Amino acid sequence: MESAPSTTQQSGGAGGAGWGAFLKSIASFNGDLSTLTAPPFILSSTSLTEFSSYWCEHPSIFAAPAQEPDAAKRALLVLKWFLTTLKQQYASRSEQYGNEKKPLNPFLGELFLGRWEDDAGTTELISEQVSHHPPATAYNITNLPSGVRLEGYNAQKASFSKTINIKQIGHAVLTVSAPSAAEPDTYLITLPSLHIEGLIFGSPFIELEGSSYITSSTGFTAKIDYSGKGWLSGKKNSFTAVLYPTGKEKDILFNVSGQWTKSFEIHSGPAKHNSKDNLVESWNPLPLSELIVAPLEKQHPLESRRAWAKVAAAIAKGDLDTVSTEKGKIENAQREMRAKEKAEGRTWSRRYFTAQHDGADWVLTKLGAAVGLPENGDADKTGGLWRFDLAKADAARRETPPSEEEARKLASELLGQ
Ligand SMILES: CC(C)CCC[C@@H](C)[C@H]1CC[C@H]2[C@@H]3CC=C4C[C@@H](O)CC[C@]4(C)[C@H]3CC[C@]12C
Repeated sequence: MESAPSTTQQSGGAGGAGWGAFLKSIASFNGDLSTLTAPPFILSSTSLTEFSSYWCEHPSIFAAPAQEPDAAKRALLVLKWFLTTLKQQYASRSEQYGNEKKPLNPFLGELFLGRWEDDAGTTELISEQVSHHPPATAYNITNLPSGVRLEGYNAQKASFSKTINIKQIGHAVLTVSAPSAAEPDTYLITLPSLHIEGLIFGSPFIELEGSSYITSSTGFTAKIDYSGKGWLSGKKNSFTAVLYPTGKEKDILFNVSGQWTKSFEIHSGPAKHNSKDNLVESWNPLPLSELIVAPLEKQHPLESRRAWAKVAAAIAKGDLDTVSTEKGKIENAQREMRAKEKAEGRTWSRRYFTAQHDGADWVLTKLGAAVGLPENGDADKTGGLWRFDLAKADAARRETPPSEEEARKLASELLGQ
């Protein structure tokens, strides 16, 4: 007989049995997060390809740097935008559901497409699973009126020591064309490490740790230091950030401090001078702009929500048998597809992104060293150094959407549906 730990807090209400077993499986796991079998309340029906949208839930803040004539202030606006994305990226699931969840593990070629329509005009999102072993997601986000564009890719490397620790592999590149600047600015952005807290209480949530950087072609670098409860400030989700001319870390132009889930303050100069007088801005979270996603029947068969619809419905019902059969169909069809490709000597062609050859990426060659990124973009750990391919995107845009008949064929061949 199972004796469910009655003290375990259950945020999804799916019963207490299984959490202890889950903790045991974590303690001995091999680093591949997708192999963890989690209890129902921890299962999310959202795939990791959707997470790319967290980069832009305030399109007007994303686009703002394009309006700023001064290069140092532009770098500050980029830092501000980056900081405002953290709450969505790392705390939105636990705020919404009461605990972090285990997202769906995307299949190769999975797409998540959408756009925002608001004060900032139209902003387009393209997200694609560009690698399955190791799992890596690439994205491109463009604000059409300003031309501000973010592209990047990421993978995770997990390890277990006291809890689940995750190092993010990959980076993002932001391009900003300011009217006053001779050429567009390029910002190279690294991603913070994180770990899971609250595991033993059955209510996992994310804390960020270590440092991440943003360095620019205009000669500025921002360093962000993350800390949690029990560290310097004592509060969870804390950070301090400084912006300085690249290479002159002591020459602080601006400093930012606060909590990435709540509010933060930007001051000019180093933190020791902080007062009302050098306060530049106080940030408090703003309402989000809602991403518009096509209705399921209008989506391409490889679009995330359409492809996972049956799995998502089964998760919502708590019907784990159906979850596993429906997941299994996708996994088997994908395995067969890979075997077929191998036999025919071809590889899956990514719809929007192309892997670059070693040393071929000028952003990493020029800016990588300042933030500790290798010239190959860690391609060995992300299945390639992925860059948005405009020609492919144009071709995808011109393509006529598959007919009902073709869509059914694709779903059957690629997803086993
Ligand atoms: C909830 C626990 C018990 C299970 C572990 C789930 C793991 C797979 C989840 C929990 C939190 C998740 C991370 C949350 C936020 C981001 C930021 C996004 O830009 C890239 C993916 C990334 C980095 C996620 C990767 C997968 C992740 C690490």
